[in-house]
Amino acid sequence: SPKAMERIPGSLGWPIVGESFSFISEFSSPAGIFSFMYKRQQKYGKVFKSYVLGRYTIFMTGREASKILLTGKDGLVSLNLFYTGKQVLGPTSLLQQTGEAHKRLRRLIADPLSVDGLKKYFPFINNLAIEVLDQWSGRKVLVLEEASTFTLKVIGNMIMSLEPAGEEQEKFRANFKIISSCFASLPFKIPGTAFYRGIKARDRMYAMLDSTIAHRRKGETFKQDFLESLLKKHSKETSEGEDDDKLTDAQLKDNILSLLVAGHDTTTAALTWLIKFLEENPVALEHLREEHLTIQRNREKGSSLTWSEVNNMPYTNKVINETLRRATILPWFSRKAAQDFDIDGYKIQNGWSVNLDVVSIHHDPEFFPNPQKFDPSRFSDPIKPFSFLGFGSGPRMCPGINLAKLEVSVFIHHLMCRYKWKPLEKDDSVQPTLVRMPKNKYPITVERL
Ligand code: HEM
Repeated sequence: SPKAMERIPGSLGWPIVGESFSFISEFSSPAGIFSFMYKRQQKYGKVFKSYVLGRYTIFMTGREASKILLTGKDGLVSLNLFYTGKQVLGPTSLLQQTGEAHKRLRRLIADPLSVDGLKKYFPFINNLAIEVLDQWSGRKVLVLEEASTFTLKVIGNMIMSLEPAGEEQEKFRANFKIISSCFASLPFKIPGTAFYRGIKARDRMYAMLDSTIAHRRKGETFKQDFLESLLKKHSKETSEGEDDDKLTDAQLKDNILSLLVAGHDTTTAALTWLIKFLEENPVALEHLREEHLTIQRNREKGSSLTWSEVNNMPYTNKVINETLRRATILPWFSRKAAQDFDIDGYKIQNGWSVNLDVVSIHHDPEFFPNPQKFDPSRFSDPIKPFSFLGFGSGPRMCPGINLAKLEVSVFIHHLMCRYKWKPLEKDDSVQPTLVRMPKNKYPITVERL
């Protein structure tokens, strides 16, 4: 309650809406929530309170806060999803688990998402990137839409061997789009609302998964995908039984959906921002192109990108990191205090909503001099722990990091070797969604090199 937060500096804004309007409008401005945070940090310091999006909340920033919140020792904090997210993703989602249950789920998904585990998807990703880019020549392209199609096809194939085209893919895509857009909706589960449509689309997606699981169990189809590896090693058909270390079908579905949701928009946004930043920074673009043309030149004529080449792209890696720093796709990490604790001299109470302001951490001139500049070479030197959080840190660090980097690196390789592009408009606004994306979807015209 506001009373309990009396000793924390900051303003709770207007009755009912609090500071939500300025938060939302600054969120979609080119500077993003940085300006919202910066003004208040100047006035109140690194820890301040606010009332935004229906929540009394504490914002905090800095490496110290990041270490405390993200290491989350002894169950200090848990993830703090919005009501809509909790309802759609289901109670057994990795995103809603804490402590041992969370650790167990992380262990189960670690293997198939490791660099070695991903090797078998490389040919699919490589062919798909070539196929998507084949359509770009001489066209007007909305990069965000193309990136979204590419990343959804990759994750659909990786999780359940979905073919890149056809009726199943269309159903999957349609349902997924409805699910994604319901997270930021109002929490009214009545027919006609985005939230209601999201729940229905989630049910259809689960029915698709049920039918795939049933086919696999009957031995009618055999695939080597993420679903198969969980079914074979870690699943049980009923919720009863002795082996509590195995996942029920409900747990399996909740977690497959969680991976889809957590992995799709983020990778789409990363790819789109990266292409945009490159065009705006010709020095970085030339350096990156040189890395990829050299890889191509050193390869036998007529052969395609190889697995070992994709794992040896040092400058590309720096470009990805710098993109994630400058764009800060997830601008704040939301947590709920699970115990009382102290931060920066303030007492945080069990149950409070606490948000780590990552944008300010990523633009701290002490660790990133001239922070507005897009400069991948800053990642040539070791980065101080907890100052770069593109994929988070600690026990909740992104488990999809290898997949995301693989998708982006393969796509960028083919883009660099074949095309140049020009933006069709100059607009730096950002969509008012949880994952930061260019509002105009970044329209470009493309030409062959
Ligand atoms: C460039 C693309 C990506 C970015 C920038 C990104 C970023 C992040 C960040 C910052 C977190 C931590 C959030 C926090 O601590 O609150 C996170 C968590 C997570 N990410 Fe990613 N991610 C990306 C791609 C993926 C992919 C491809 C997958 C799935 C295959 C994925 C699945 C997840 C999951 C399940 C979590 C929650 C982990 C947990 O709570 O234990 N992400 N991601």
